[in-house]
Amino acid sequence: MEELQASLQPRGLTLSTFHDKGRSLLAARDFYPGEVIISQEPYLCVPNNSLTESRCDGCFSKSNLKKCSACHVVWYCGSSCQKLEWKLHRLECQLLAKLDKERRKSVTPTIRMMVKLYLRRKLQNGNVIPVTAMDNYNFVEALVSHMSDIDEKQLLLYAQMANLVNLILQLPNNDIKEIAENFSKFACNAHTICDSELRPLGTGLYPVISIINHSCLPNAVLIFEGRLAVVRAVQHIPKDSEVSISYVETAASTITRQKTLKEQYLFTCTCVRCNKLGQYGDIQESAILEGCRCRDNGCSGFLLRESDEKGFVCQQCGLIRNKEEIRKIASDIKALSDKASSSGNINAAGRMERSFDNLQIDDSGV
Ligand SMILES: C[S@@+](CC[C@H](N)C(=O)[O-])C[C@H]1O[C@@H](n2cnc3c(N)ncnc32)[C@H](O)[C@@H]1O
Repeated sequence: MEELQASLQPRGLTLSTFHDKGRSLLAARDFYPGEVIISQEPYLCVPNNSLTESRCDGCFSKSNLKKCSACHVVWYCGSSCQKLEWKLHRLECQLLAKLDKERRKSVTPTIRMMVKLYLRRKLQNGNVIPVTAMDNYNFVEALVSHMSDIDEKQLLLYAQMANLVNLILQLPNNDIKEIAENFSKFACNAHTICDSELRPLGTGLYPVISIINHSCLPNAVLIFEGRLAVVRAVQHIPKDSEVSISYVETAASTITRQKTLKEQYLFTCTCVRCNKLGQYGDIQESAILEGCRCRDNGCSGFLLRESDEKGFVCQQCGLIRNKEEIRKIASDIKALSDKASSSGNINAAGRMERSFDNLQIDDSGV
């Protein structure tokens, strides 16, 4: 980690550890809105290919694709992307080519990520791919896995996936437990690589970017320029303060954000927004973001999802509506709004507005 500290210093950054969050990235100087704080190429990445959609392994483009003629799994848009990936794919290709057709179908993007992780480690150990302060397997080893917090069902799934990876890699000393733990690391550290319109293209592991902790009121944002992950300040970050990004959709209610963070990242957020849970301002904000209007007997309150998800409760009169009821109203509204958007008739639009009103509920967030 000393090597990483040394390479972060000229960028105006430093590492620290907090008892409640683990490793954290701190600003060692002031950063200003729009400024790049840190950027990193992926340690590894794969496109989110499926049976119905394929992308180039190098640039994630969907055009001019040709399948690798040896392994029949990986696609490239041209020779420059193929060359870029060749050192790693040469090894991967030999392994994938040995699989029968049925087995190849089970090589999902997540399985490929893990296979590539071990192959990259092998190539870095053999100095075929250079090891640098920002690009080395030690950072993967240092990632949090939360192995002791995940449930049995998830552990079993990771063990099954680890078995498949082991079968593909054919390495005699590979440890199923270690591979399963690495799947758990992927779950709370890997990033979805998106295009400029936030459409998901692939998944990447950026072990230095992964040091950045979450806040529901973040001072920085993670964006992608191709495969390059770039963290930019969205507000003034004074020297010595922690750099934070949001792991989840910030335009969601506190209950929804906390649920997602707990399920995927296994922690309870205690940021300034989450600390206001249940307070008047938090209820108002959640109502705007996800609430449905109650309007029962003229009530002007908002229905919000209960934390146990049994139903929706009006924050003013206490009325409970079950999920199915809300879902039905939401689908009626969607049908009406689809009809409205295809109608150019002002009278019909007026009738539709009254129908919306009769449904007495706002469908946002259902
Ligand atoms: C991508 S890692 C961030 C770096 C991590 N702190 C470390 O030591 O490697 C995500 C994990 O960090 C911790 N974490 C991130 N943000 C947190 C927060 N706001 N509060 C508590 N724990 C947090 C959780 O354990 C989470 O699963």
